[in-house]
Amino acid sequence: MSEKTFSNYIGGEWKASASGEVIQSTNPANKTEVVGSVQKSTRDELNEAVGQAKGALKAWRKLAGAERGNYLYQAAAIMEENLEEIATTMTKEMGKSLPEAKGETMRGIQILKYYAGEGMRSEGDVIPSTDASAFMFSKRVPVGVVGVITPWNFPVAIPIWKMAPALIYGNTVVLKPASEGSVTAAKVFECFDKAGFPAGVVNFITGSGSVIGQGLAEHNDVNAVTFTGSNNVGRNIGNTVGARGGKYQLEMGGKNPIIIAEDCDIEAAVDATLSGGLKSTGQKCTCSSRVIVQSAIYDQFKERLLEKAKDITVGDGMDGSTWMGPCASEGQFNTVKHYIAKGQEEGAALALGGNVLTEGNLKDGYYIEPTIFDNVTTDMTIAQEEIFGPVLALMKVETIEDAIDLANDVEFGLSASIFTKNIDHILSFIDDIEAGLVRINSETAGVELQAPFGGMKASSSYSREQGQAAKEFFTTTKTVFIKG
Ligand SMILES: NC(=O)C1=CN([C@@H]2O[C@H](COP(=O)(O)OP(=O)(O)OC[C@H]3O[C@@H](n4cnc5c(N)ncnc54)[C@H](O)[C@@H]3O)[C@@H](O)[C@H]2O)C=CC1
Ligand SMILES: O=C(O)CCC(=O)C(=O)O
Repeated sequence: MSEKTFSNYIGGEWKASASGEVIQSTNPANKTEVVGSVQKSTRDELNEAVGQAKGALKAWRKLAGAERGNYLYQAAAIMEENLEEIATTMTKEMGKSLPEAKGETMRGIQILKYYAGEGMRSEGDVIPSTDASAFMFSKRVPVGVVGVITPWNFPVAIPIWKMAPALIYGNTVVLKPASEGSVTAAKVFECFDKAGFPAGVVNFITGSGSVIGQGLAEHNDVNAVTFTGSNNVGRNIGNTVGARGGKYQLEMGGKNPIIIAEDCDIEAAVDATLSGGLKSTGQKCTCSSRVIVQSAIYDQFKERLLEKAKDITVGDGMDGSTWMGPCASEGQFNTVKHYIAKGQEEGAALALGGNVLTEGNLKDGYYIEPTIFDNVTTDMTIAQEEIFGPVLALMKVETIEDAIDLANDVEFGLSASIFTKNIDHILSFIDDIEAGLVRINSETAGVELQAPFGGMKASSSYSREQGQAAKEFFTTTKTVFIKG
């Protein structure tokens, strides 16, 4: 892949920043390899992007939904032609394995198609009036200009699951991706450019979070902001947008539990724990990080988990034999090391891993061994804070009631899973668990694009993304009363 500098995409044109500065994106599997560079943009350029989105709004919302849908279908088709290149860029830019990157790119394509079809579906309800001679109905209308602020861990799927519904419901968008995923996002925008959206409908601007992200949150012409990322940044965005009367949607961290009941299928539970906890190097907000096991099978489960975890191959995501890639960036690598040290300091026992990997080519990347802590208690930092790395914490309980109480004993509430065959346990878990995604005999990660996605407690701002739920955020309702 040739290393390239990508411009902003504003008003239908690729434009370099007047700052003259770029941000380099490097390969976390090989620190010296530059994957590409993006613009370090200024507030003036952000103002221009928002101005273009505002200018394009009226004509875009006045198109028939099916016409807007055609642009989304077109973007999906072009992305499909470029799937290999987008996925390769993703693996090189943020480290996830190539099969995962291909899967994510395909998911982005399917999301575009799902929302393209939405342009032909109902946009309101007929509601009977108490006046027999009147006709009353509700009609969904767009919110306006939408600011989209996204993280690096799903650099294709997250921008698309926010932009596609925004666009189909008649909004225009300004995307600010995380710098560590910006080159991949630029590749998606090359497809959007080829799809021929009218100028100003889709805009892409890169730069620092505190300038461009904060600028989107503060901008009075940005009617709504949708964000995925860390809690501190999310809360600040919510406060900023809310204070000026804008609409906001925040998807933030998780500290997701997987409960292993004594009657479960242990092999399936072990596989789900490893896949849900360590795929994507533990860098999903839906990753399992607390493994809560009933005491009767604790030792048996642990033994099997360690046995299988030892077989995990760590390496460059471009290598076909790699199961787990590097941490996505130096910052993330340091964060994970900090939490591993903290776990040891606070008395958790390291059952597996915990070290940086430096053998052979691994020394060139941000590699950490799959790490499993034993004897973790709920007061420990590693049982409370989101690590976003390949670290699992094993916790022992006597009963399922204790397990659910422990699972709920964190500030987050995104996803939670239980492995059991007992219907009573399943029913009490569904009822009592504080999580937006409730998974039975399945890993905590992995969401379906047609279903609502979001968390409880500190994990989200109570709104839901994806599926039909997206309509709530990206539209507002007019109630129309017609008297003849
Ligand atoms: N829920 C999730 O999917 C994600 C959670 N995280 C969590 O966040 C931690 C830190 O990761 P980061 O990449 O630093 O996340 P972050 O929250 O700093 O970044 C997410 C997005 O917000 C932007 N941003 C940063 N500062 C901003 C500000 N002041 N105003 C507006 N926008 C701003 C960033 O440029 C990026 O586009 C991770 O260790 C993980 O725990 C990170 C990424 C995704
Ligand atoms: O589990 C998934 O597929 C989605 C995870 C996610 O949305 C995230 O990490 O931000």
